Amino acid sequence: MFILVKFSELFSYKTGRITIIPQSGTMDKLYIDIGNSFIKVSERKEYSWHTHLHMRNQSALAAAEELNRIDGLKDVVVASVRQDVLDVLEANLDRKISLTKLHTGQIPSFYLDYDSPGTLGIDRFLTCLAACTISTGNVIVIDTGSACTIDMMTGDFVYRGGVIMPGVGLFEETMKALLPELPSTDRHLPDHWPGRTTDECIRWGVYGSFLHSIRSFVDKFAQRADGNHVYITGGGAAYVLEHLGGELDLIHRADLIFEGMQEFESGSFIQK
Ligand SMILES: Nc1ncnc2c1ncn2[C@@H]1O[C@H](COP(=O)(O)OP(=O)(O)OP(=O)(O)O)[C@@H](O)[C@H]1O
Ligand SMILES: CC(C)(CO)[C@@H](O)C(=O)NCCC(=O)O
Ligand SMILES: [K+]
Repeated sequence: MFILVKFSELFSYKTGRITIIPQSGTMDKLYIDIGNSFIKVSERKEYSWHTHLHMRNQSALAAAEELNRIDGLKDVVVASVRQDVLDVLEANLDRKISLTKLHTGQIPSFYLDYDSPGTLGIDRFLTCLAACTISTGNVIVIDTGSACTIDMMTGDFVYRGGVIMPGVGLFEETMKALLPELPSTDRHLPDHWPGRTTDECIRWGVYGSFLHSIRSFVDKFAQRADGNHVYITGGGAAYVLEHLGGELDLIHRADLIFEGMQEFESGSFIQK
């Protein structure tokens, strides 16, 4: 029997970490998603995923130390889009914890309809793989975090590529940095067109651009193939759902990356 440790999920967006309150439970295997800005550590429960840690990438050393403190932790599976952060984690993780790294080099080339497979982000393949495993037919996956990717996988588990664009936060930050005289606004779209105040025009330009881009890329995929299931995941999913949920039939899965990691690890898509 391993000592079981569970943590609560009181995530602070400011510090980028959750308050950890150990409870009782068992935890011998954990899955880690290293995104562009955050490290997320989750555990597979019977029918769901439980997030144990959510920390900024700058805290990779602290994340490793946190993991080292977990009694009975044997296996860690990681998918990363940040080699530098993965290096810090790996260098500081106890040797007794086995680390399995998922990377695009492990994907048989049949499943990659992508002309630069050597530089494909593993997160894009994994979220598509998870969606494709859940649905029958083609899937489109919107993964919106620091970056926003919109990708397609056809029902035969072949990844077809898509779009890499800035996440909504990057749209905001670029405006602030390069057009500093403009005021900041809230994230809602005006209820009429066109904008007739500075505030409305900015809201159309910043948030309208972000949301309309997503909408039009999904439509562009739909022109290529129909009957697609459209999934949404990532830290900014709630915002997109709130604004596009009425127009697009979006399936929200917060843990798509982790579901994809587990599916990838099992390798069962390869036989399908
Ligand atoms: N409470 C929130 N308020 C505002 N924005 C949020 C909130 N939660 C998440 N976000 C948005 O999500 C982003 C973080 O996304 P995510 O949790 O997917 O991490 P990430 O490491 O940036 O992921 P990715 O690698 O997919 O870009 C933030 O940069 C922000 O744009
Ligand atoms: C696009 C991001 C940043 C999204 O997290 C990541 O998947 C990545 O670093 N990709 C590498 C470029 C590519 O996917 O072709
Ligand atoms: K993303």
